Amino acid sequence: MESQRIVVVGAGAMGSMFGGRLAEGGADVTLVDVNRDHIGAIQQNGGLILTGHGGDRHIPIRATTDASTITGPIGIALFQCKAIYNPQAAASVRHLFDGSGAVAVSFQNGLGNEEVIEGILGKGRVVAGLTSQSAMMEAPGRVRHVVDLPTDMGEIGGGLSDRVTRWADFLSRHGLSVTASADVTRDKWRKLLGNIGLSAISGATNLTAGQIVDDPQLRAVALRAIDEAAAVASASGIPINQAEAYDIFYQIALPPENRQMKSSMRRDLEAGQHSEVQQIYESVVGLGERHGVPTPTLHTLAALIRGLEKHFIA
Ligand SMILES: NC(=O)C1=CN([C@@H]2O[C@H](COP(=O)(O)OP(=O)(O)OC[C@H]3O[C@@H](n4cnc5c(N)ncnc54)[C@H](OP(=O)(O)O)[C@@H]3O)[C@@H](O)[C@H]2O)C=CC1
Ligand SMILES: CC(C)(CO)C(=O)C(=O)O
Repeated sequence: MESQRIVVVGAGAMGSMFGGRLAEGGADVTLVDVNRDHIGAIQQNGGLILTGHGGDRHIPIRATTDASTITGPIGIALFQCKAIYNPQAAASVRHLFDGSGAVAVSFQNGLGNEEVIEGILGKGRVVAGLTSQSAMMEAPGRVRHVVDLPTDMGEIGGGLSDRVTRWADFLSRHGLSVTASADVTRDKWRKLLGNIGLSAISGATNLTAGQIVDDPQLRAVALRAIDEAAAVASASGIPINQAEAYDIFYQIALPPENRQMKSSMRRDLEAGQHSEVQQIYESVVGLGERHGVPTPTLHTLAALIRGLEKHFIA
């Protein structure tokens, strides 16, 4: 590993939580985020306030709104902005990749994120990731770690590479438990099924994961959406049977901390922000069309979120 310096690109809820835990674990971390209030509060407070899992604490950490002020070498960039901002975010840190061995990893939800980042940083620069952790912003400079669940990273083409094994080990030794996955595409689909079941229904109804699971009609819609997405995954060469698919959904929805959570898609809408409906739903609808798999429920959920975006975004 040439450099062990970490840059977190997009340091909102998840990026701050990841970066904060790594800084707390002794890693050299810089947060970069365009949100001036949040970064300003971290700078003013001399660090990030992390609450929730692990207890409330103050973590000294470097943070900037201007990625161009970060100089190399860096070892890894964790992409944690919302996926729709990946083009600008990747362009802002591209100078850190020119002529270096740095690697980028996206732990974002949905499909297609690595390809977009790779299109800007260059082929072979990006590894894929996923996380079942959850976090939310409480206030500028203050982030809540809601629940501690697994995080994985792996090569886009599959197999275990040295760089993935070394980074998963490094991150894990510095406070962020990450598993090196030999089949990250399959793992990403598994996480996606959890989002497919919860994100849009919570987004449209303003209900929590627990309320959705407890409501027979909403649970039925969630499971139908998951069935359709699992059929698309299988048609794309990633067989996921119904029992496995439902199991993933319940593993994400049922931990007591997550039962209380609304989806980040709901929080995006309320914040007047574009959601990740393209990465989480429309990408699967598109793949379904390509493989001749009907996805009426996914299509309907995506259309509802698009309608809500029109309502919420000025
Ligand atoms: N929150 C959660 O529990 C989970 C989230 N995820 C995934 O993690 C990712 C991040 O989600 P989350 O942390 O909730 O999102 P947040 O909106 O809390 O944080 C994203 C941050 O990125 C900033 N940003 C936007 N554009 C750029 C840019 N060009 N450069 C740098 N920063 C930028 C945003 O600023 P601004 O606010 O000004 O737009 C915001 O502060 C998403 O892909 C989500 O799907 C995965 C699992 C769980
Ligand atoms: C925690 C979970 C699974 C809820 O949908 C999520 O990934 C999100 O909110 O984006």
